[in-house]
Amino acid sequence: MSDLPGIVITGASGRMGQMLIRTVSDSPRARLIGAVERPGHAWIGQDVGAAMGGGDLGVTVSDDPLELVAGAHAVIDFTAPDATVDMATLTAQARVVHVIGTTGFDDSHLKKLEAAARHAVIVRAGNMSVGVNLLTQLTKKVAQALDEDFDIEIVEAHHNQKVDAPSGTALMLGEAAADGRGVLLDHVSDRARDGITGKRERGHIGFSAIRGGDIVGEHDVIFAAAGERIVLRHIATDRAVFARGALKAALWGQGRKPGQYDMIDVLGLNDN
Ligand SMILES: NC(=O)c1ccc[n+]([C@@H]2O[C@H](COP(=O)([O-])OP(=O)(O)OC[C@H]3O[C@@H](n4cnc5c(N)ncnc54)[C@H](O)[C@@H]3O)[C@@H](O)[C@H]2O)c1
Ligand SMILES: O=C(O)C1=N[C@H](C(=O)O)CCC1
Repeated sequence: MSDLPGIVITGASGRMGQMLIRTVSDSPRARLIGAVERPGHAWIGQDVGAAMGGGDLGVTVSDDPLELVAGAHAVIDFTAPDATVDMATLTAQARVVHVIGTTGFDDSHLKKLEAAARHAVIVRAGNMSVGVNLLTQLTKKVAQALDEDFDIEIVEAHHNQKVDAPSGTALMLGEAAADGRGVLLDHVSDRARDGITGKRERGHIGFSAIRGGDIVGEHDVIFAAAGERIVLRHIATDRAVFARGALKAALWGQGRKPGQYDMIDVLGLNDN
């Protein structure tokens, strides 16, 4: 039996789940020990590699995470908010690192994750790519440097299967911009515009979402003033960037104190 950290992937058949199965099973630094899907899913009972259309990986897809989690070093979870909160109860009981890429949480979900993080290491980020996490730091710096003569607008584009808006990444970028300005995002966020909206409010941060085709994930942070405009942009063309970040987080989390961490911690990008 190898000493490499054992990783369970939940949401195994999903767009990110399949990318994570490939990333972990190809990695020389970790081993895939479990694959979880929701009860009733067609993949339950099949080898996950075969279900993905390739060779067997020696891991059977299960709808019963309890035993798998107990034997794991980390769970990587890109599923849905309710499923992630349920999983957090198990990872907290088992004291297992829980890497959360899921987006679309409401306040009650976030409170439950906070409670779970008293016992488990949780690494959660709306975007696990190096590029976006660097972009959040740049966004904060630019927002710090400019005054409210510059209107901040965040535009995001994703594939037509995405169920939440604004994207987790857009919210991270919004938080970074608000932080740079020394305000709370909740106090200045404009999430929707339709009809006679009135003029744009000075100091607000606006969000717009595009959904279409197979767009992996694109984000612009626009600082628009009279006569000039700065645009900070990230374009993801391959979900592998998210999966590589998630595996890095799972390995980084080993042996850490329980608590909530993000990819800024994992990547060492903290500037204060
Ligand atoms: N943080 C990041 O870097 C990042 C990157 C990409 C996607 N995401 C987020 O990850 C999530 C998943 O995205 P996706 O495109 O892979 O979606 P998807 O719909 O393709 O996959 C989600 C999978 O979760 C499974 N699932 C649902 N409930 C479950 C349960 N109780 N137990 C086990 N599995 C369950 C579904 O059956 C599905 O296979 C979304 O919230 C998305 O926004 C985050
Ligand atoms: O495909 C998705 O869904 C993505 N979700 C994350 C988000 O909400 O920002 C990251 C990009 C892809």
